[in-house]
Amino acid sequence: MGDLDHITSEATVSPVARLSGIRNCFGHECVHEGLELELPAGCIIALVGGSGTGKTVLLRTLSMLRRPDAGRLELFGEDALAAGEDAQRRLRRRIGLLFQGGALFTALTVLENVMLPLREHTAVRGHWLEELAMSKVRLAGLPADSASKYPAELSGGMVKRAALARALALDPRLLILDEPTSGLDPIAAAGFDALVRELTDSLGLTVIQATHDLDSIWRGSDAVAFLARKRVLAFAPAVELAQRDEPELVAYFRGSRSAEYAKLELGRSAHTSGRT
Ligand SMILES: Nc1ncnc2c1ncn2[C@@H]1O[C@H](COP(=O)(O)OP(=O)(O)OP(=O)(O)O)[C@@H](O)[C@H]1O
Repeated sequence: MGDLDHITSEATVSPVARLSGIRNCFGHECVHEGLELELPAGCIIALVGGSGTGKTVLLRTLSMLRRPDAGRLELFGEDALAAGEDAQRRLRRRIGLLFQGGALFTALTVLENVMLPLREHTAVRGHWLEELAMSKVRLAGLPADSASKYPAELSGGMVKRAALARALALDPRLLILDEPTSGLDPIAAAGFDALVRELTDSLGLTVIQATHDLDSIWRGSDAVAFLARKRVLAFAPAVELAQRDEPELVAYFRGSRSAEYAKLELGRSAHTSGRT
């Protein structure tokens, strides 16, 4: 897991995304109001908050699937909301998406699913198309023979990896994941977290993932963006948020199950700082 120095020093250089003054409303109900968030390059950010606090809506805003009612979205240094159609398409290509429900096409094999965005957004064709898609299947840690299988023939963990392979098809710089480990058993979930970490480090990705998974929050992320009161109430590593006094953070990080993680991780960081 990275430390905050790493995060803040990267953040001051070049955030991959910056949301400022974001408002998202449905009718008279606003989910976000004056929301601010920066995604430091090379980090895995856990997007956390109670049910209905607007994690999915925020990820949709970040991926330009939803235009906010107010505010500014900067992606890779560009004003994404003011950009023309071509520029927006170019920005979208740099974002890999894995939304809840995976949305793999069930009538297509894994390889065909991964080839789809390549066919749609690149000029690669024929045998190179297959080769390129196959490299993404391997990158997602799937065995070669899974490429010819249909989603229904795969385990839950493999379906997530197949969806990840498709999200990686266009070599994104930013990976947006909505509850990627939900429905997985703890071992498959830990394997998925480890894969995301490996890809982040080796490909220089930046990742934001909405999650309720305590392992992902505590062990699989560099920092947590905590949603409450219609905004990002706090942004820091989980171990720091667990020591803060805002009632929402206390409830979330010192609640019964999370308290176990807090005890372990606080003990671990005290041990580490005692050694240095
Ligand atoms: N298309 C929509 N029309 C109306 N309301 C919506 C729409 N999309 C989201 N909302 C509302 O916005 C709020 C936030 O929804 P969102 O799905 O982002 O929450 P979440 O934090 O991801 O929740 P969960 O953890 O349960 O997945 C909810 O009250 C939801 O009903």
